[in-house]
Amino acid sequence: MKNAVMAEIEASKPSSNGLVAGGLSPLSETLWREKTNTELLGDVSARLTWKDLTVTVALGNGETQCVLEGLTGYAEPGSFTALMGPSGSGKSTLLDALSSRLASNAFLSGVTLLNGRKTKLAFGTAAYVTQDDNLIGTLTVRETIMYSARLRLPDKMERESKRALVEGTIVEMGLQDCADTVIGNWHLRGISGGEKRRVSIAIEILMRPRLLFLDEPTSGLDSASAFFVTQTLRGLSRDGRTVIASIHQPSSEVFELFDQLYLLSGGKTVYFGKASKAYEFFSEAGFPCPSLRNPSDHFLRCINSDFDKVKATLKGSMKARFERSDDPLEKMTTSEATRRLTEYYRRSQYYYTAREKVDEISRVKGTILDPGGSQASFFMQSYVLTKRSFVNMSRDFGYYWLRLVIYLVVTVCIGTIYLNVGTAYSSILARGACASFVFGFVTFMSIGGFPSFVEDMKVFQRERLNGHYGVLAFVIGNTVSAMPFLILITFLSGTICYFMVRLHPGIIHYLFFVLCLYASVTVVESLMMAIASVVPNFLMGIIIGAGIQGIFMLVSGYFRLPKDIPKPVWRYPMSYISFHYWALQGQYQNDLSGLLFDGQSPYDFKIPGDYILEQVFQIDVHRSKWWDLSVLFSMIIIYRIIFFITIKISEDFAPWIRGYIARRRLQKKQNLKASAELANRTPSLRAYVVPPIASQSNSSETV
Ligand SMILES: Nc1ncnc2c1ncn2[C@@H]1O[C@H](COP(=O)(O)OP(=O)(O)OP(=O)(O)O)[C@@H](O)[C@H]1O
Repeated sequence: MKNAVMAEIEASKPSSNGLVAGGLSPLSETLWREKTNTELLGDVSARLTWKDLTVTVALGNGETQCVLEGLTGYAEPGSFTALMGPSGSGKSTLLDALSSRLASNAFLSGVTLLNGRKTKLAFGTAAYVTQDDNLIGTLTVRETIMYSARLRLPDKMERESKRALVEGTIVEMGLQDCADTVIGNWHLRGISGGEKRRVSIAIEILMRPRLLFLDEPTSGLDSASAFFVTQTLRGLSRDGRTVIASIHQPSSEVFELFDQLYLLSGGKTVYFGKASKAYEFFSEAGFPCPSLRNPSDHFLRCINSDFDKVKATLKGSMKARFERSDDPLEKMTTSEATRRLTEYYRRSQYYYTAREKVDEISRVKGTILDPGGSQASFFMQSYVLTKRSFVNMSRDFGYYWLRLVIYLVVTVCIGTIYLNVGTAYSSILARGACASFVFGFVTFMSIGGFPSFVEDMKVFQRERLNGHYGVLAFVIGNTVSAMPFLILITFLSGTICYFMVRLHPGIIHYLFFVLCLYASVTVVESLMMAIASVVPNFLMGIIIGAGIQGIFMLVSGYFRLPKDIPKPVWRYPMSYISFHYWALQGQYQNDLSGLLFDGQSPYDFKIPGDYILEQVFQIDVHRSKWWDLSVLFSMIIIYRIIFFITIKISEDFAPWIRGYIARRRLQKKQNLKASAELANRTPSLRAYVVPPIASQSNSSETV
C-alpha cells in the first residue's frame, strides 16, 4: 500500500512552478480512505443551503449596519462555488455566517441548513481557511504539515504512510521547493506570503474535509499558482466534497474552473447560478461583456460603486472620449448599474430557480455530520502538541532564551548588590528586601513571554475552530513543554542568586529557594496564558498582567506588614490569592529560621531568626514553609484550570451571550424605529416618543 501511495505521488509530476499539472489530487479518495483506515459510513456528503440570510452588525456608536441582506443560495457536493464581489461586499461575512464564526457584534437571521438540518459548523464539521495565515513561525513547511497530520490522522496509521500523505499534499500545493524553509516570524525571514497561503490550504485539505470554506485562497499568488491552486480545489470538489471560496480577480482561465458563482455587492446578491451562465445574465440585464474583456473583470466593474466619484471626475476631464463610448457603464454610475442588476436578478429565472433548488435540497434530511476534525487519540494529540510546542519554544529566541539571558543578568546584579549578605543587624532588612525583589520583580519579568503566548493562542484558535484537537490536549501540551525551560531558567538564576548572596546554608534551604522561584514563575506563566485566552492583544494583555501582579505584590506582606494590611478586600481575600504572599512567607521562614543575627549594638544579645520572623515580619512560624510551597504548586494547577475554563467559556457560552446581546440591541433598534414611524403618522403620540427638548428639525435623529 505504501508503494502504491508513493507511486501515485510520483505519477503526479509537478509543473515548472512546482504545482501539480492538472491540479488533480495525487491521492485519490479511495486510496486516501485506505491509507487512513477510514471508511465512508453511509452518505457523508455535505449539502449546504442558506435562505434569506441577513447579517446585522452593531457598530461602536450604537448604530447597526446591515452587512448581508436576504441572501439565498446553496452548495452541493461535487461543486466548486466561487464568491465574488468588490472589496467590502460581504464575502468574508457570508463565509463566517455559513461556518458559524461570525464576530461578536454580528447578528444572524435566516436559515442555514446542512443536509436539511440546523448544524453548527465550527470545531471540525467544516474546514475553513481564513484570510490570516496563523502558523508557527519557527517550523518548516514540512514540519508544519507533518505535525498537523500527526495531530489528526488515526494513531494506528503507520508513520511512513502519514509521511507519504504529507509529501503528496506538499506536491499538490507546489511547496516542494520551500518544504524545508521555516515559515518565518519577527526575527526569522521565512517563506513568502503566497507560500504561507498555500501552507494554510495544504493543512486543511490534508484531511479531505467534506465541506471546505476558503477566504481568498489565491490572494498573494501569481496567476499560474492561482490557477493550479484553484484547479486542486476543484479536483477536491470532484471527489464529492463541497468547496466554497471567495476569490478576488480571477483570470479567465481560473473563472472557467468555477461551477457556481455567487456575486455580491453591498451585501446583496447580484447573481447566483452557474458560472458559465453569468455572461448571459449580464447581457440580458443590459451590461454585455465587451469582447476583449475578462468576464470576471467586467462583472466586478459593473458592481463596484466605490469609485463613482473618481469616475465622475475623470469623466469631466475626458468628456469627448466617454461620450463616444457605447459601454453602458459609461452612461450611468456604477451604483445605478448595481441597483439595476440586483433588481433584474430578483425578477429573473435565476433567482426563482435558486430558491426552488434550496427548498428542494432542504427538504431532504441527510446524514448528521459529526465534527470530523481529528481521528487521533487524546494521548497522541497531547504528545504531538507537547513536542511541537517544545520545538517552537527551543527555536524561538524570544520565547525563553532571551528571558534566560535577562534573568541571569538581573540575578548577577542582585548577587553583587547583596553579595555575602551575612548576619549583621542590617542584614535582616536586606534579606527581606532581597527576597521581596526576587519573588516580586524577577517573577514579574515572566510577562515578557506574553507576545509568544498570543501567537500560540492565534494558532490554537485557528486549529481548534477547525477541530484539529481538544482544549485539554492543548493545555497539557503547553504546560508540559514549558516545564524544562522554566526549570532551566529558575534553577540557573536561582543558584547564582542563592550562592552569591549566601542565603541560609544547606541543600534543603537551597532547594526550597529554587523550587519556590520555579513555582512563582510558573504561576505567572499560567496567569499570563489565562489572560492571553481572554485578551489576545499584546499591549492590553501586558497591561492587565502587570496590573494584576502589581496588586498581588502590594498585598504580599513586604510593602505593608501582613497584620497592617486593611482586612476587608486587601487582607481577605486579596493577600491569600496573591502568590507573592505565599512565596515571600515561605522564603522568609526558609532563610531566617534557625539563624542568629547580631543585635543593634555589639553588647546586645544575638537575635534568633524565629523571633524576627514573628516580631518584625509578622510571619506565623507555626505554619510550615512547605505548606506555603504546596499552595504555590496548587496555584499552578488552579491557573491552568482557569485557562482551560476560559477557553471553554469563550467557545460554548460567549457565542450564546453575544447572540443574545446582539438580538436585544437589534430588537431595541427596531422598536425605536417602529415607534418613530408611528409617531410621525400620529401627531398626538409625538410628545411621548420625541423628547420635548428635541427641535422639530432633528427629531428623527433623536428618536
Ligand atoms: N463585525 C463587524 N463589525 C463591523 N463591521 C463589519 C463587521 N463585519 C463586517 N463588517 C463590515 O461589513 C462589510 C463587509 O465586510 P467583509 O469583510 O465581509 O467584506 P469582503 O467582501 O470580504 O471584503 P474584502 O474582499 O476586502 O475582504 C465591510 O464594510 C465591513 O466593515
